[in-house]
Amino acid sequence: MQISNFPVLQMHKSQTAMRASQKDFESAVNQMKLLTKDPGNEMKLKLYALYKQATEGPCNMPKPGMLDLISKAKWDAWSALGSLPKETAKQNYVELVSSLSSSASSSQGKPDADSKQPGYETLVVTSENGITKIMLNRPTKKNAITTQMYQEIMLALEAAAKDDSAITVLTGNGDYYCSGNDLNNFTDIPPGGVEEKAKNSAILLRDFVGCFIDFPKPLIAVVNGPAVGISVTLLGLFDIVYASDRATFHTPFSHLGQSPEGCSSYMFPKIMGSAKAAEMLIFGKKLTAREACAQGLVTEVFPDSTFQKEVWTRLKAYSKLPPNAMRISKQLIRNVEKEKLHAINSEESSVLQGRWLSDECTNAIMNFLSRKAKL
Ligand SMILES: CCCCC/C=C/C(=O)SCCNC(=O)CCNC(=O)[C@H](O)C(C)(C)COP(=O)(O)OP(=O)(O)OC[C@H]1O[C@@H](n2cnc3c(N)ncnc32)[C@H](O)[C@@H]1OP(=O)(O)O
Repeated sequence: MQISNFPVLQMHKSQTAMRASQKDFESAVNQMKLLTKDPGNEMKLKLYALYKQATEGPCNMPKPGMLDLISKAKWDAWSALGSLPKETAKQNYVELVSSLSSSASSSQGKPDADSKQPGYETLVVTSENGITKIMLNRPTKKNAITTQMYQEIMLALEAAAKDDSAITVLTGNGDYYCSGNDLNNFTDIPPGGVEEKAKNSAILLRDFVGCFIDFPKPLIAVVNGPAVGISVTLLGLFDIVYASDRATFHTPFSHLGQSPEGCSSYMFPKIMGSAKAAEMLIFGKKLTAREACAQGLVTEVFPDSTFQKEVWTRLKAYSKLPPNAMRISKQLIRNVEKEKLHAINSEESSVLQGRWLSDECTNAIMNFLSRKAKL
């Protein structure tokens, strides 16, 4: 059996304590690609059986022949669930995947001081001097975010939320901070076609942005170079944004036939006023670092030549402040709006799901991929 058929869910315990909703179940199914370690055939069969029961009900398929070992093992596992109700199967599925996920993240959850954490292919994650640094690591692709990278960032944030560090930093390797969503993500179409792709992407987006909304510790963006798309919109959910004077901030959603995400449809007008926000989010105006700072999106701008030195000196000092006090203050500032932000995130994700199926969006992506257009 392929591991990719049994992706693992990244889900909060509070969600699984409740009855699993259709959304939780879909999240589980969508995020199962997080699985990096083979959970073993027994677990894979359990997941398979619960998935089939949850989506199709009791097994009424003809029993496969004795020699078709894999199909028979799957059939046996599904049949063994008898008349288990679909809702219960869904709940059990979500809980099972959640338990897999927490054991996966606890095995990489507590970083050794001064060490690079293993298990990430698209990121470099280190924890040192009270700072967990998550560095996007696809410099030759301007740190464009692939599906795997979204999933690894969620894992890294979940681990950072639980580790001993006082603050968490997101930054990019190379000359870019991040060029946004990897447009090649749209070329990997599942058997259910483009509708299924759009639906899965909307769930992934919602869960990804949700991790930033819920992140409990001070979260700092070290914007080392140009930032595009979702890497810009998310900045409204960070507590501090430091930028090199080489950085630019660009959200070309209309050019791409898309619409804003990362809660920017709410946070940007709140931060910079609706007129400035509209110029960025509707008309795709690219801001320099100094403009972004003047509009409140960036905390402070540093000359590129001294950027790393100045920023890390500052962050090392902040990381020595009492961690609980920082955490509590952050939560006081952010928690008031958490529910609202989750609602906005869901709405933005669902609007984008529709945009991804539009001709405007399809044409823009085809243009980029066929190299006719660049930003
Ligand atoms: C599921 C969740 C969805 C969330 C929704 C998110 C939406 C967004 O983020 S919208 C923004 C999407 N991003 C873009 O439209 C940027 C597209 N990229 C560009 O326009 C340019 O690459 C550039 C301006 C960022 C950089 O231009 P340049 O300095 O000339 O460098 P290259 O174009 O040669 O780039 C080097 C290399 O990297 C690849 N690449 C860069 N960005 C992306 C990207 N976003 N998606 C896919 N690939 C990207 C580029 O194709 C080059 O690859 P090679 O040709 O193979 O070297």
